[in-house]
Amino acid sequence: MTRLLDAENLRAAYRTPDGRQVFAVDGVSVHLDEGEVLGVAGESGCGKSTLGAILSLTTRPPLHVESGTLEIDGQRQELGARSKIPRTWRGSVVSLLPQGAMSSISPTMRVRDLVVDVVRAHDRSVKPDEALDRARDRLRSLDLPVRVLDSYPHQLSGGMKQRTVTVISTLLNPRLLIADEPTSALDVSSQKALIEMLLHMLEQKIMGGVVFVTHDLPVLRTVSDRIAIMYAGKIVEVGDAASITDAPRHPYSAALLGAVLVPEPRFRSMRVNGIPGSPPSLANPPSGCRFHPRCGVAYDECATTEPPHVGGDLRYSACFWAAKHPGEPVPLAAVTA
Ligand SMILES: Nc1ncnc2c1ncn2[C@@H]1O[C@H](COP(=O)(O)OP(=O)(O)OP(=O)(O)O)[C@@H](O)[C@H]1O
Repeated sequence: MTRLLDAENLRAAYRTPDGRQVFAVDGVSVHLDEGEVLGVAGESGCGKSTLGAILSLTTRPPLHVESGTLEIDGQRQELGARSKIPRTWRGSVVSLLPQGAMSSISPTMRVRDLVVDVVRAHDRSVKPDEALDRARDRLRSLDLPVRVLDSYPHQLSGGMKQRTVTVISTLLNPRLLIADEPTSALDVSSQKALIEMLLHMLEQKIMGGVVFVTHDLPVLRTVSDRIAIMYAGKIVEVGDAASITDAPRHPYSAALLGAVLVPEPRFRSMRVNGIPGSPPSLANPPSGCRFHPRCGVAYDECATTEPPHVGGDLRYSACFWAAKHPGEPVPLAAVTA
């Protein structure tokens, strides 16, 4: 497998009007191989969209990236206040497929105007007709109707709007696509159509890899090769989709999956009605492991010490319990605290 993305130690904070810093992504590393979809899951407010903004180089105040590195195809960029990211990276190396297609297309522009704007924003030498030819070819290759180019956004269905935004976000063949809740506003058949289209685009090598952010675990299980589970600004577990959903090695992953998914064989005998307690405020997160106040198998050290990463870059659990129980999935006691 060829490595596409190594993002290391990402840290970003929202600066609040009263001068505080809320670290919504705190020491997060993300790795992706060529051709992979990495799903990012977690409860609302855990920092998923913030991570997507950092990876797609679309952060803006009050969010500030404090530190981290982004390496794509071996090209490395330091992130932070003094970083100088080449303009060509946005859109052509990394691209964002934003949340809610409705809001990302201006109602007064036709789709064709947007296509021309997006392509020429990255390369002024491309003539409008060339940009439109490129869009027509892409639409045809994905079996989408070319007439969408002449439409206004309100004339398209929600599903077609989101597929169109996806085509526009990837016209420059980005190496990495960050898809932030792309299916959340869609009905089930439009979700399926969008996911099939994304996977087809990946096969066609229109993009090199996808980071797919959503709170929707059933969708994530369908689309992802690997899944990262986020909690309170940190990734607590990463692994291939089947091992995360069938044999989680972090108590939070198990609780989240048990609460949301149709129970897997291990969980079939029980139904977890939500996770006890509520996520912490990121303005003042708990010490040690941030999940320890809600965890059913926490040790004393979990309250005081940052948990170790047990495993390698592509499959690990940040957990003292996992360190003491090599290879074991977490017990049901962990999710019934
Ligand atoms: N403008 C802001 N000022 C201060 N804190 C913020 C701001 N925007 C977001 N946050 C904080 O950052 C945290 C992460 O937000 P983010 O939107 O990345 O979470 P998320 O997991 O994507 O949630 P959701 O699924 O609801 O979109 C939130 O807990 C919130 O407290």
